[in-house]
Amino acid sequence: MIRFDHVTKVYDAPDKPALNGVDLEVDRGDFAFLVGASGSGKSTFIRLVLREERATRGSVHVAGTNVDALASWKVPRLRRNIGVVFQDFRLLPQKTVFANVAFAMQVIGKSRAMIKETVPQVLETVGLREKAGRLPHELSGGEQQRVAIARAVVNRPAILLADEPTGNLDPETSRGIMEILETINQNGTTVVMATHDDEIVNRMRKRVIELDHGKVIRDERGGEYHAVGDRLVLPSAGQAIAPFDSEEDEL
Ligand SMILES: Nc1ncnc2c1ncn2[C@@H]1O[C@H](COP(=O)(O)OP(=O)(O)OP(=O)(O)O)[C@@H](O)[C@H]1O
Repeated sequence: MIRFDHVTKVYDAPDKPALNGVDLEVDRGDFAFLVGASGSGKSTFIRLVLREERATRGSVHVAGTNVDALASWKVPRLRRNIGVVFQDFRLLPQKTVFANVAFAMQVIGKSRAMIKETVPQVLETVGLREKAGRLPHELSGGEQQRVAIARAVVNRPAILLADEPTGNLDPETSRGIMEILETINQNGTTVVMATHDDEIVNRMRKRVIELDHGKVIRDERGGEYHAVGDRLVLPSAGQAIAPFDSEEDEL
């Protein structure tokens, strides 16, 4: 479903590629965690799958298509097959829960009848059917993330990419999000989730792909992840959270 052949991605420092000779295959129906320290290349992997960036060397295949060679006008079609969820939810603040999810169907030209039928179903899947009329600011963080997941899967993509989806959520809320992602996976969607959250990785026991300075240093089924003490977590909001045992670390 996703294949990286010797993929290297250089942004602007040729001596420090964001990804460095990555060979990787994620099969249809897989659930894979992408783990590693901040800056190890997780988001770059996701951006290459989405063709937000292009590989400097090597090739990225998604659902049998070489995305690096894809004409620009075909990129939207590629992205229709890929749902994406981010740490910061990215909902449209003036639109209701229903409208946020419906929007993803409107932009690809689905009929009003289809939208009316499908949106309540997908909101049911994420446990938010009763809150369809709320605005994002009237929801908790976990509920907002569930709306984002509903929006990401409403068009039944083959792949769901999640970049730190639990990064802004407490452990219990995160567990609820993981249950939803697991259900989506069990229904046939390939899920790739970038995360720093070792508690989640260790509880789920899925495939674990660990990146270090752009290289795959581990790829294990039913794997674990142990964040090392000096790892710094950099949320998208920009502030750094030092691990408890390394208060003296600096950014
Ligand atoms: N647009 C960019 N321009 C230049 N360098 C970049 C860009 N995006 C990422 N990088 C660099 O590429 C490397 C990998 O970054 P990436 O965002 O993929 O890591 P990450 O594992 O997702 O990190 P985090 O967990 O902090 O999100 C880092 O050294 C980063 O500074």
